[in-house]
Amino acid sequence: MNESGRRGPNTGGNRGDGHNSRGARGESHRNAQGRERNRGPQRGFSANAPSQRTRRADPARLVAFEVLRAVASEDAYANLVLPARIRHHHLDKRDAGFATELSYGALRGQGTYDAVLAKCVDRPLSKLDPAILDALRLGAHQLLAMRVPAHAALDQTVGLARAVIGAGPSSLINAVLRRVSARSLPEWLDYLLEDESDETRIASVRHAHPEWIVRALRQSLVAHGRPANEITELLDADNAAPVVNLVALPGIGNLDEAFENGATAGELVADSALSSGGDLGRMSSIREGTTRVQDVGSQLVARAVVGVELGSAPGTGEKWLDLCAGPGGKAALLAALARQEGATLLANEPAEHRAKLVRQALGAVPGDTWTVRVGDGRDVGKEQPGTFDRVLADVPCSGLGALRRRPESRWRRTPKDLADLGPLQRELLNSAIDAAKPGGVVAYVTCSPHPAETTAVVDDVLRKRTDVEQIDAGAALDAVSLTGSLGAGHELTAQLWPHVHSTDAMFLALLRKKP
Ligand SMILES: C[S@@+](CC[C@H](N)C(=O)[O-])C[C@H]1O[C@@H](n2cnc3c(N)ncnc32)[C@H](O)[C@@H]1O
Repeated sequence: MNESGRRGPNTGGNRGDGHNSRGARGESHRNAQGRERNRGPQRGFSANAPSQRTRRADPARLVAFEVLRAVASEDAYANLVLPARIRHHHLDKRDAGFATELSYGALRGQGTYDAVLAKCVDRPLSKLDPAILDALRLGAHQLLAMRVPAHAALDQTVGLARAVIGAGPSSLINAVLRRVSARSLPEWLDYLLEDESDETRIASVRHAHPEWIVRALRQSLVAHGRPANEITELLDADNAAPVVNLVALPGIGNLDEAFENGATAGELVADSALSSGGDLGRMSSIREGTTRVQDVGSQLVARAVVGVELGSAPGTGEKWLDLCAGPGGKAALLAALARQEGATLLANEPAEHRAKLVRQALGAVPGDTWTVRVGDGRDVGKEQPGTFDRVLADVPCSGLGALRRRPESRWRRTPKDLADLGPLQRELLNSAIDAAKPGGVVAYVTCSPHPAETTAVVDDVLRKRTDVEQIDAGAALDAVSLTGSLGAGHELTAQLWPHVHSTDAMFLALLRKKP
């Protein structure tokens, strides 16, 4: 019998009897979305003591745990570790979906879950073994945000802890997660915030973002002409799993295979599609690189640089430069467009391992169209002044506009990152302008909306130079979009938003070098 006096769903079943999430015949208990089927009352628990319950780790939960451990102890990126762990443990599609939802959700929601856990643990969370804390976060996400029955979340998390951390902590984990399960997430939030009046703190706990990022994003909305009260929608958009966007390289690939596999046509930009999910590697067009995964915001800004009218005579063989090219997403699209336009592309990247990724990304485009330079972008302006018709400076930035894609990054970033990157961003923009031909166009791009890395950089550089003028980036984006009215422009710059455009929050400024 469980705590509520009903027969616990695990008695006599596979849960809690030492087996993992697969049944006796090895069948998964997850549905097609990778969610665990509800096999009993939501708040029922196993009657067994922790020591008598599941001893083996469910492979999907083990993968999620390994991802959280690698992120916390090795500074790893979840989006790189997760696929490797899924392959290592041979997870099927359903278990892979469950492991993805569990690891990404626990990482994104960490701030909220830690606030809940702090009320359920009798010591500061910083005093817990980090592995125990990660197991608790996984348990909290299952209990509060996934449709996993409470008994399964509890048994399986305790089983995971027994298998990978040791028998000792299982009682603690069991007791803490029982306390967590006493309230739903809305009830926890009401309880945690009942005496709180500070709006930033409330948004931080409710939407699982550090307070400084809530403030930074609110400031960013206002700086780009949007109302501050959109912050809630923006934070929510950061917490939603983004749809995977595809691009067929113009003149090289097509989307036929993607559509055959359930993708739907993109509505904002040509040659794009929204993937239906699943293993994209099964498509030959993806394996060959003629169709690529790329955020629609990135597609739009790359096309906007190409769309600017320069008045060059047709067939004059324009020279294009991608100053910060790694890992090569925009370079691949630019190179395909360059080939169509009779132009050539120099893709620059200082990090050798990232330059290799650029070469791979460019692999589907004939090699007479592009060259990769491995070096500091700050030197290109000095070494090749006045050379390029179109220059993209997609500079290193805080990534505050792509938080939805990198579940751990919001907890890793600090305000210092903004300050540290500022000088490099200014030097790269100056180098880009130096490298541009008179009459040429320079695009300054970030995947951050923060004014310190967007408008402040452009304004500072423009203030000190007399050889460039700003042109209307919002109009340039509209001109290459399928809708013709993205509404991204504000005072000559343009800012895309996850909650408005379903893209990363890409910033674009366009500068024309005076003839
Ligand atoms: C935002 S990413 C570029 C993304 C790329 N354009 C794409 O679409 O895939 C910034 C890149 O700038 C590179 N970078 C860092 N320092 C640089 C420098 N001094 N000069 C040029 N690139 C630099 C980083 O290694 C990183 O690959």
